[in-house]
Parts: sequence; structure tokens; C-alpha cells
Amino acid sequence: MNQDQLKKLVGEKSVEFVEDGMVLGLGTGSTSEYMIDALGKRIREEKLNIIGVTTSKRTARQAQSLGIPLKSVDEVDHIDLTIDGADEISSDFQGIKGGGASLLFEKIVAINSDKVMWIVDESKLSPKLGSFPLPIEVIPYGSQKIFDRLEKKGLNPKYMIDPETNERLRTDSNNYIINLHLHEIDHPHTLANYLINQVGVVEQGLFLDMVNTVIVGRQDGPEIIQVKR
Ligand SMILES: O=C[C@H](O)[C@H](O)[C@H](O)COP(=O)(O)O
Repeated sequence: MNQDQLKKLVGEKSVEFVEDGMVLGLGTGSTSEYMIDALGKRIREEKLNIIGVTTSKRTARQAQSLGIPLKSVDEVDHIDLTIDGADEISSDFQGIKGGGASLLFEKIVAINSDKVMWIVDESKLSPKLGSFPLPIEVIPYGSQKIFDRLEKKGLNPKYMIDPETNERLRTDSNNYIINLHLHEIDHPHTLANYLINQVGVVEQGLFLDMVNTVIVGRQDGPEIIQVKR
């Protein structure tokens, strides 16, 4: 199986955890797209009563096209389960997310969820975080000052570029993303605290102590890992 087939495998596997009546956080990205397709199919075929809370405009468009009823995070009193992709997962189940620029809404939905599930192909696993660039969302005003500070600190920042316009990418909230090319993150909690305390940083892509279940797409089938918290 290639990477795409592994993503489909875990996307389809994850919706087996969905129960009638659930409020579900719907992640963003190519793996989540497979999950949302499979969810749409289950809702249609089994006439399930599901409310979706989306994590991006892109996911909202897909869910709407499949007829999945949606509410915003502020309109629900709880979210039973959020299913989302991830860019990198360490051996102690910390994660980097935001490679698709949706980390802000993804984190808001995740921290308001009773349970969080990540679905990834096996290439996303690594002993330590950092091989995937760490995205941080910053408001445009003053962003160059943040960029300069990060550079001075040796964090190797680069603006995320929109491949369609070749300009700095704008998130759903009209902010910029700065990617930190770090290669290895020794102390994720310390780094997360430093980044979130920079004025102008809206959110950062380290998702720490957050996931309850990981489904990994492997050649011999999906592996389901329950993370002890
Ligand atoms: O902002 C994007 C999200 O964090 C995605 O969940 C992450 O980038 C994984 O995406 P994909 O499933 O396309 O690899």
C-alpha cells in the first residue's frame, strides 16, 4: 500500500468508533478527508444522528457537500470525539499539527473534546518531534518582529507560502503561518510555553498531552493504540 492508501485505511477504520448521537470534531487534511467521506457514507446508510464541528473552511465545505449536519464549537455543550490527522507523532504520543495551516481551529476543537483520536500513516511516527517543521500562527501586524526574534533565537523560521499565489499563506483567520525548521525538539513543553508567550502568536502547532487514541496505517493493517493519560 502506498501512503495514500494507508491514509484511506485509517480514515475508514476511525469511523468505526463513531456512535449514533455523537457530536464529532472533524479534522482537516488529506487523511481527515477519507474519514469524512467514510463518515458521510455511514450517516447515509445507517441514518445516524451526528453533529459535526469542523476545524477549517475546507472541512466544512466537504462535510456540507455530504449532508453532515454542522454546528460551531460555541453552539455545542460538548464534543464526544475529535478525529484528526497529524503531521508527526513522537514515541511518547506528542504531536505536531498545522502543516495544512489549520492548527488554530484544530486545537480549539481538540481541547473542547472529551476524546481525541489521531489517524496517520506510519511515516508520521518518529522517536522525537522536530523532523516536521513546527507551524505557528501569528497575526500579520508585527509578524516580522516575531520572525526576527525567532531567527535570533536560532529557531530557523520561514513563512508558509501559498502555492497558488506564491505569497505568504493566509489562514482561515487571515493570519500568517511561520514554520520553525528545528530538526529535533528536545523539550516540547518548554518550547510551547515560550512560543505561546510571544505577543502576536495566536497558537503554535505542538499538540501536547492531548491524544487518547492513535490509529496508525501499517502495511499489515491499522494499528490501534490507546494512549494512557
Ligand atoms: O493543518 C493541518 C492539519 O494539522 C492536518 O491534520 C495535518 O497537516 C495532517 O494532514 P494530512 O492528513 O494531509 O497528512
